[in-house]
Amino acid sequence: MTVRVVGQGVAIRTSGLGKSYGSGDTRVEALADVDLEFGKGRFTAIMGPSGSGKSTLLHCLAGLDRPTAGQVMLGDVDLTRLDEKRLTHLRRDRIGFVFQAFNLVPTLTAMENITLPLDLANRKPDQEWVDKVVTAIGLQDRLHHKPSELSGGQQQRVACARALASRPEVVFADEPTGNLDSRSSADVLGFLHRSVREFGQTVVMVTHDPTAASYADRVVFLADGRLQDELLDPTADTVLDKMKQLDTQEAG
Ligand SMILES: Nc1ncnc2c1ncn2[C@@H]1O[C@H](COP(=O)(O)OP(=O)(O)OP(=O)(O)O)[C@@H](O)[C@H]1O
Repeated sequence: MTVRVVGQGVAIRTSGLGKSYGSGDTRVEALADVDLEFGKGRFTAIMGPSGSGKSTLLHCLAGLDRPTAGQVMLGDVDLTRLDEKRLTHLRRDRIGFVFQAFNLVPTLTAMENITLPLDLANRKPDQEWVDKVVTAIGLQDRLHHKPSELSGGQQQRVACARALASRPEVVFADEPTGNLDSRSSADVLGFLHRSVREFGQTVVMVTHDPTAASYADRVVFLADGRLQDELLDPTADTVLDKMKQLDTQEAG
C-alpha cells in the first residue's frame, strides 16, 4: 500500500524504500517497497510485530542507516545520495533523535546535555527557543543536575529537549518509553505531543505500546518489512483492535 498525506505539507517521504541484510540463503529483507509520507507538524507512530522493520525504517529515515533500494526525501534532499560527511551534517542540523536508552553524557548537567549538539556544531543556541523547550519539559529546578541524579523519565525528557534544541525538521524517537514506567512514559509522551501541538514540531516514533501510539495523530503498521495499514486519530483501543486484525490476517 501507499500512504499519502493531506494537510500542511510533507516533512519526509520515502519511495520504493528497501533494506536488505546479507546475501544468498542468509539474506534478510528488513524493508521492502515502502512508500510513505510524514506530514509536517504531525505526530506519527510506527508499529508492528517484533522484527517487522520498525527500527530499520526509523534509522533509514533519520540517515543513521543506508537503504539498499529507493529514496528518502527530507524536503528536497535525497538522503540516499549524500556522502557520509554531508549525511552527518544533515543529521546534526536538521534531525533530532531520541533513543530508548536516553544516551545522555553522564559527566554533563541536564542543561549542558541539552545544548551539547549545538555546541558541537559551533552554533549559538537560540536562547528564547531553548528556554521555551526547557519550560515545556518542566525540569527548571533540575537543569544543573547530572543524569545520575535524575529519574529515568526526567532523563528522557532531557533527551527530548536535546533533540528539539536545534529546531530540527523532524524528531525521531525509537521506543522512547521502552525503559520507563507508565507515569514517566505519560510525561515523555505528553511532552512530545505538546511539542507537536504548540511548537509545530514533526515527530516520528516507533513503539510497541498502544497507549504510547494513542498520543500520535496517526499510526502506520508494518509487517515483514512492508507497510500494512494506517489509523488516524488513534486511541489505545482502536490501535489494539487493528493489531489483532493484522495478526489474524497474517495467521490466516
Ligand atoms: N544488522 C543486521 N543484520 C542482519 N539482520 C538485521 C540487522 N538489523 C536488523 N536485521 C533484521 O531485519 C529485520 C527487521 O529488524 P528491525 O530491528 O528493524 O525490526 P523491529 O520491528 O524494529 O523489531 P523489534 O520490535 O524487535 O525492535 C529483522 O528480521 C532483523 O533480524
